[in-house]
Amino acid sequence: MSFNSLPVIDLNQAFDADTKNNFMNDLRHALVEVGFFILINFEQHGPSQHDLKNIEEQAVSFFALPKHFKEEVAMINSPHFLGYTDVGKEITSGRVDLREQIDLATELPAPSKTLPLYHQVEGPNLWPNAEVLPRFRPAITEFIEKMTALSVTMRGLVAQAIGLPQNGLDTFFRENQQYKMKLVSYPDSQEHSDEESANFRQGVGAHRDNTFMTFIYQAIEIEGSLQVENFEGKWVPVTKTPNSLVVNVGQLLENITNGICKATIHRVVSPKKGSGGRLSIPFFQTVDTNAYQEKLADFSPEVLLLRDERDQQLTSWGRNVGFQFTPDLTKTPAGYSVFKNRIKSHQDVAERWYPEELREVLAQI
Ligand SMILES: O=C(O)CCC(=O)C(=O)O
Ligand SMILES: [Fe+2]
Repeated sequence: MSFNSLPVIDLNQAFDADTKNNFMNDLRHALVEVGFFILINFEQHGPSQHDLKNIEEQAVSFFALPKHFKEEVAMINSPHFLGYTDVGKEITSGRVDLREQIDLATELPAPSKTLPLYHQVEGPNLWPNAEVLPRFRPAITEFIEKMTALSVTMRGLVAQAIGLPQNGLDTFFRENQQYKMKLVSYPDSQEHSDEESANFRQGVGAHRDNTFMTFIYQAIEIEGSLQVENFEGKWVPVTKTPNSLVVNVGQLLENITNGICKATIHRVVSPKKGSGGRLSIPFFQTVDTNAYQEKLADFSPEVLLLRDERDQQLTSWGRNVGFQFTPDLTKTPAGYSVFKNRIKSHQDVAERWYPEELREVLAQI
């Protein structure tokens, strides 16, 4: 039997000696058997509810701007795949996504051109005009700082939950690496009939994230829109939980843990006609673009057994997902597959900055 709802993980429990054991068991179950969970009581270790309201306000103001202000920061102007993407420009699972978004990140200078090309997945942001949105950059900067802190706390807990020392996953991260985030607006699907909907309303198509973990703040939540595929191929809607973040395992964590943690497939179905649209703010916990894995960590036989028993139960999981470049850190550094997936998703940007690499990617998918 696969899961039919997402587990709720209460972060407070990790810091109380009476509940810590329970917390670790619940987190291990979520990482291995589901690949997704709903995180509550995170505020002392990350953004407060006030910070989240603040970021939501900035997101609403950004999307409400006249088109030309958004086009000034269009991703096509960034060799680092940062900036604004209009509805219909991104491709997932072979089809166009019905969402509008801006990709943002920890502010870093452009990497040297002498480095291997995949280093260009990091670089400076394109900031919207500060005279028009004066509080945007400070709010984003603060949000990234607080989410980074939360994600660092979580990586120590994840390590312990799967039987490693607290610092057991730290070598995959570096001090000044670039964490990523997005503001994403999913317009109401007014122009489509309900009959078309099952096939047509792709907010974002089925995919696995190319991250360590992803933390999603559903600022304007539409029930049933965010869906997770269980291991029998059934779509499970994420249920509303006040003051929560939805957290999922990405392919880098799956790879680093030799498949123990599961990078679960998910998608967003466009919000129903008349629902007013959905606003989501995912934070992507990336790893060091240079991270290699010479040798896998020594996992205990008990944890490896959990993985193997789970894998025996996978039946039609993965049927709905199109081609993605999967990381293999024993062969190529982490940034390599991230770069290729960015090219695949944002082909207009790649055409401008990396035309040769785009041809290679298109030949592989
Ligand atoms: O919009 C969301 O809540 C999730 C989006 C997502 O899965 C992604 O951008 O990777
Ligand atoms: Fe995702």
